[in-house]
Amino acid sequence: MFDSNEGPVIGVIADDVTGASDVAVALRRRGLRTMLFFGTPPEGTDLPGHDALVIALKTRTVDRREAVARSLAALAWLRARGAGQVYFKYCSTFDSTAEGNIGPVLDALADAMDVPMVATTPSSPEHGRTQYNGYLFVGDVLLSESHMRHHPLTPMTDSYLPRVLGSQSAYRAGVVPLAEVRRGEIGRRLAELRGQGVRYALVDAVEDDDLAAAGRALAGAPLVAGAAGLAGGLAAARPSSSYDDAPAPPLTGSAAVLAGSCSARTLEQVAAVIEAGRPAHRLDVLADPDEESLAKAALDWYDALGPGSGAPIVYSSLEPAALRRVQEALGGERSAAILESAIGRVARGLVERGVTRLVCAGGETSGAVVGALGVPGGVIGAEAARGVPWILTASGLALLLKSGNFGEPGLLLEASATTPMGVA
Ligand SMILES: Nc1ncnc2c1ncn2[C@@H]1O[C@H](COP(=O)(O)OP(=O)(O)O)[C@@H](O)[C@H]1O
Ligand SMILES: O=C(O)[C@@H](O)C(=O)COP(=O)(O)O
Repeated sequence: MFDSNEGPVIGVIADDVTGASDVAVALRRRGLRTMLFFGTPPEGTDLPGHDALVIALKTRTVDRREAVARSLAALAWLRARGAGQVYFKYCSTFDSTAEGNIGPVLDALADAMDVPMVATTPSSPEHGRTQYNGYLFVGDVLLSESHMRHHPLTPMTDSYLPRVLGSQSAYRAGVVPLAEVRRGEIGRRLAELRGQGVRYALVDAVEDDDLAAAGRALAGAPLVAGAAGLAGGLAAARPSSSYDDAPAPPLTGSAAVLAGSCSARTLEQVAAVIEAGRPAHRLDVLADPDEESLAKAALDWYDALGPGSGAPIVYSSLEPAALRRVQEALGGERSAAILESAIGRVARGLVERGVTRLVCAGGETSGAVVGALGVPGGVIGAEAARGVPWILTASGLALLLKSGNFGEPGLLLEASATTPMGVA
């Protein structure tokens, strides 16, 4: 059982569903009773005892006005339910389109809450993301030199975060340098930046201890933003509590893998599934740029599989050169929209055919899947990989919504095996 956990209820607005899973499990790991919803829940939704409410949106790549409107609706719902601290969760690789949406959403949330200064950092050392002097590193390299420069929807080509955020926002962004974080001077620096007319303070953090220091300094802040790392720092600053082992996914019923991420890690994970001899079907949007017929062909292929063939994979993941060819022929947004819609239809068809365990790779892809399935949310289960918990829905589905970049190369294979990882 959970012990009581003192502190304001944390209301999280996440800009995609894999990010929401990641932040939800970061809070749960530190003992917060955490509820996860896909989309802003309707009025009258039952809320048992909780310390954190996480709303997963799909606003990372939509039109900026749409992202703002949906985020403000989530904010209103959370505040009406007593959220004393609001956390805007964006990606640890600061995934943004040219116009946002991190800046526009933060501007709108801070304006609506009348907050003059917001501290934020994408740093999440547990995922290999660190911020130093305002620059974001992915592992050993700058963001702009990482695989993120090839992302299909949010290619990241600038690693200096005050410039990236400043270009998306009506307000200025500054840095809290690592030395000041480590000297316990975050509060002083925030006041100084505020005096200089800066609204967003990007806090350097290279280790979990830096995020813990930031969490302590920001415990009373009404609005904070970042990736799972800083959310974990905020949770760690609360009185400690404990909880039961997270529930594991049921092993009965059949499993399937759906992959739409084109990240380097997902490509390895997809290859591992195919090399293991699992049935594999690629959604080839260049050959058939129509969501309905792509989905129908995939489901016909599934229906023809013999019994005992192992959990199949349906994927569209491509390496950068092949992806570029698709995008040049069809356009980046159009090809992504067709594939997201197709994979959502495939997910629905698979569930209609009795699949109860779905392993999805990619944030936008997972958003399309939960949207097509119409699942309202779920319980945070055991972690199959760091930041990748099973989500158990009231309708009996077990969903693994994996950020494109997360997990070991064997994750998709093992999570869809008869005895999935993350169970013990
Ligand atoms: N073959 C492809 N051609 C064009 N776009 C693709 C292809 N495969 C996947 N995509 C799109 O790329 C995007 C990948 O984003 P996402 O699912 O969020 O993955 P990640 O978690 O790696 O960011 C999705 O919108 C997906 O539909
Ligand atoms: O912060 C992160 O890296 C993840 O939580 C995240 O946001 C995942 O997004 P995708 O990589 O687009 O799945």
